[in-house]
Amino acid sequence: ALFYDSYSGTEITREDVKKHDKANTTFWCVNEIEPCNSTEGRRVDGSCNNLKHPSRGATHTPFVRLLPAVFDKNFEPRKSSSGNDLPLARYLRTRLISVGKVPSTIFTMLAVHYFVFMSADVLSLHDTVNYIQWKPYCCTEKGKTDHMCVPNKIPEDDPVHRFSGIRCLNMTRPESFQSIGCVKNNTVPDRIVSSTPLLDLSVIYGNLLPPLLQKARLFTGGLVKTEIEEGRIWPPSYKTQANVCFLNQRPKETRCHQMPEDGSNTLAGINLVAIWFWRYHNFIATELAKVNPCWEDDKLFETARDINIAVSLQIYYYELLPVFFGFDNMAEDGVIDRVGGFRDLYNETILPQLSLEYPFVLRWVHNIQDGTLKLHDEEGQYLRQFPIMNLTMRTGFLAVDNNIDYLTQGSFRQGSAKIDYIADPEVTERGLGPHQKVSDIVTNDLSKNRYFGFQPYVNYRQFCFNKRIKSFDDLHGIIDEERIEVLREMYERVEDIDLLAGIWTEKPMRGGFVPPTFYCLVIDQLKRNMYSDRHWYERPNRPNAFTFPQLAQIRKVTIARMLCDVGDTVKRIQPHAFLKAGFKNPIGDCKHIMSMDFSTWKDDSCGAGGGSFAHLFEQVVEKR
Ligand code: HEM
Repeated sequence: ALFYDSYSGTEITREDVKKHDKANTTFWCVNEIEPCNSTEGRRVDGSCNNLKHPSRGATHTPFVRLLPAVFDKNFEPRKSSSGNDLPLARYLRTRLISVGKVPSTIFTMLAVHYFVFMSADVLSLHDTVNYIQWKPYCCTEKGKTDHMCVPNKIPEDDPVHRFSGIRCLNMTRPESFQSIGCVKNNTVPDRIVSSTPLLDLSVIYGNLLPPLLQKARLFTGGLVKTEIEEGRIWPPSYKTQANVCFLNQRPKETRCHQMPEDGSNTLAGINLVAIWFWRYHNFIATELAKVNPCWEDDKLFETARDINIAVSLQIYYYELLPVFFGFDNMAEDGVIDRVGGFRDLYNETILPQLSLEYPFVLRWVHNIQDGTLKLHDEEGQYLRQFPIMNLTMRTGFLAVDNNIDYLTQGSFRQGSAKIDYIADPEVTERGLGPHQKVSDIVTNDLSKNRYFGFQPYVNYRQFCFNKRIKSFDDLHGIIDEERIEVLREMYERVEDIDLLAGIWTEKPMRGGFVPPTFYCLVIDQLKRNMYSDRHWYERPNRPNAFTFPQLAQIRKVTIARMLCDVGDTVKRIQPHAFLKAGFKNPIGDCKHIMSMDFSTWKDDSCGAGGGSFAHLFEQVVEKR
């Protein structure tokens, strides 16, 4: 293997690695990579995606910034243009985002679950675990001397905590190459995360090869390991008490997924979608084995993984995002293709990286997260509801009392929270549920805005729309009058407005439902993915590329089809399941929803005959 410096991407010697070993920084600061082979498919660790820069695309590699960072002295958050401190994050949150429960009549909770699942693909938990588990003391005396501690003050007249007396919300700085010790501390902090920056179903397959081999692969029929309990198919579970499912209510709730990454044991939404994609892998491998009885385990596994990743991207780009962004907007901006043929936009000079702004602005979706999950039965009858925050790190809940059936049914029947200027009280007051006494995720979002050193909102407006905003009056048409009033009251000058505060208050874009600056910064990354990912599924000339008829099959898959294939008790569903059912989107039998035809993967060298492994998965599905 060759060694690369994870920050610079340059090759380093064994001697350099030994220095990192001594400083205990090898895990974060060094990428160990087998030499690249240009005909090889996508590696699970993201390496060799760019053949000239083999470590780019791997874990622990740097983000790009769309605009350079701005900080005050010592990389503390910037001040206002007059030199005063910016308003407190919690104060801004309470003034700009109201609290309440208003359901959407358009989008379902399934859409929100899919959003968070796709976010988890490229992020990692350590910035949150940092303050929940390792540094829960930032609001105490001890926190005052810990450089990583940056708790959020709660003002005396806070609408909620004037009554509780709580004056502080625990929080830590984002980890960076500097804080971890890969780069000198006197340089601009560069964020470090442990996911690959590529959209490659990391929640399912992980970010490194050894956990995939040990925890996921069955080494038979291209399948991933599963367990059957009460007729349901689950990812494998920890046999001893795992340290992730803290909130399992024992002794009744015991299940905790043993998958290559722990992301699947975290938020309820991520967990549900992860279970579906885990099963979907086996669904695909089984169908492939039926048409290609001569294929070996490796070939079945890699092809099923490639199809599974392609399906996840097809649903993200062509189904989820268009309902929020507008299909025409995305097509005009070249993010999706109206015709649906091959697309080859690969450019090896654009490295597989995430913009720092992309996952940051995705936090805007917190504002449409409903605080409760509604449970429905197969006939669509509402049964009960449950606070979603109480399900974080509680995989065991899904496996008892038919909860996974009812949550699945609820996901495409319950509306998300409405896109407005109102966030759910569960999100703003107890976002971490029992894991932390008080937490306001939306305040943290604004506070993190400053610790990432993002330039002011008006500079991003200029970046996106090439128009300079010079005064609060220039915000007319972009933000409603009443919100301009509040911004004027909160910020001394228009150029002080934080990026996220601007996004929170913008009016929705034409032809879509989201703030225009949110759209712009997400779109930038969606394009970057297509330009920089050599294994992008729409490319005709990547290693093991889909043929035209195969790509056409991938394009048929929808989230509704996937739930019909692997969702518990789903026999009827609306075709556009990210949207609420109604007159134009009626709930109907699964048999009316298009499915993939796997015969396009038929390998003529196999001859005819039934698959040798197909029965492994099918027997169980039939039982359900
Ligand atoms: C039950 C619902 C949810 C909970 C409890 C939750 C909780 C959290 C927490 C605690 C953080 C870290 C805040 C910090 O930086 O201190 C976070 C970050 C984030 N959340 Fe959520 N979230 C939820 C739903 C969602 C949804 C639906 C999305 C959809 C896009 C989402 C996307 C993100 C993103 C992109 C980040 C930034 C993570 C990073 O940069 O490391 N979350 N969330």
